[in-house]
Amino acid sequence: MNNKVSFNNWLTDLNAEQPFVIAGPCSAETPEQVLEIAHAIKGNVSVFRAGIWKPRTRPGGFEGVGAIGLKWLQQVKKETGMLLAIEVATAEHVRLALEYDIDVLWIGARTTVNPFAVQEIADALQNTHKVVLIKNPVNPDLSLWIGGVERLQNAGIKKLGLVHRGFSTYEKTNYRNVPEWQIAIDIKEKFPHIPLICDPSHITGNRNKVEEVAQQALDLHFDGLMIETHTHPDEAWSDAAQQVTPEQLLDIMGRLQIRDVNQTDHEFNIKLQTYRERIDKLDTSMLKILGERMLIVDEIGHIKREQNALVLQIERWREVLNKMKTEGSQFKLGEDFVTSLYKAIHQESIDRQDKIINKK
Ligand SMILES: C=C(O[C@@H]1C=C(C(=O)O)C=C[C@H]1O)C(=O)O
Repeated sequence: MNNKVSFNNWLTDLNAEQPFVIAGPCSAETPEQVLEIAHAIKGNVSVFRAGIWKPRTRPGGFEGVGAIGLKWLQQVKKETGMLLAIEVATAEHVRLALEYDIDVLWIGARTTVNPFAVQEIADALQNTHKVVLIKNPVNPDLSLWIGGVERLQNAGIKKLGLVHRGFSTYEKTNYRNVPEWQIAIDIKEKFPHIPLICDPSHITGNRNKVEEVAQQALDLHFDGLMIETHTHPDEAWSDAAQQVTPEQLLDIMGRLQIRDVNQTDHEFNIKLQTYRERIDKLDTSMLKILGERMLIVDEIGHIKREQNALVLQIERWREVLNKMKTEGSQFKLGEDFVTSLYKAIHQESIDRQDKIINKK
């Protein structure tokens, strides 16, 4: 770790070490467990997290220890001086969190999807001086995430943060929740002064991949990380596969690189500019070619209209995609990338042809 970047907003006042890390178990399980983990990470981590109430996909699983865990967390603060972070999902959770002087309250992904629930929490938090973090909604919906922030802002909450924990998909992927980094970049652009924290534990669902995703987040100028940590991860009562041990956490933190935001090296800047000029030229050519392709698509649209032929030609579409995936590999372009690029192109083609065919 090197190169300090300046912290955003309330993070400046925390005087935290870099990278700013919130760590602790997925769930508080017993008083001994939280204290053991807290003592193992204190001094390296600014904020201790532990789930008290756990929203689970299906009933019957461990749903958190409940309010009793808040007493254990108070003990953690007393013994280690660490700030405390928990998830809140209802007004009652908020009331208890404030009563027990929890410092950081986060709204989980399953709550952010529901504007009623976010509003209820925002109302319960009115004008609080506590830090409130809002995780992205489970589905990749930027507006829902923005809406959540706005509800909290309207409730007079000043110390806001965003947590990117990835998005669920129906398709099986290498991630538990796909990062869709572009959405995180979009929200960062929308709220440049609100600290953005990455949760690589929920993105990966796999402790062996946490470091890679954490580094990727820092390379995208995230302000901090939330990493689930447990002294006996395999025995954890929830999310066992994604929790790291305190030793692993420290190793990861020691290896993470914080890179410079602004480079002042003259030679670097000249080189960068030269490369970017080349990219600009290629971007222009790419758009020109795409525009030409769309004009041909339009021509096909006109002859389909005359013949009353279907817009979607599934065989042809399959053929195009497969051919491009193969050709893409010759240019070292990954299948996933070529597929999403061609899906976007095909979508535009069929939209245009549909307009042409249905024009009155
Ligand atoms: C252009 C056509 O219409 C649609 C668009 C395609 C494309 O963009 O390549 C392919 C198949 C069709 O679903 C076509 O039929 O060839």
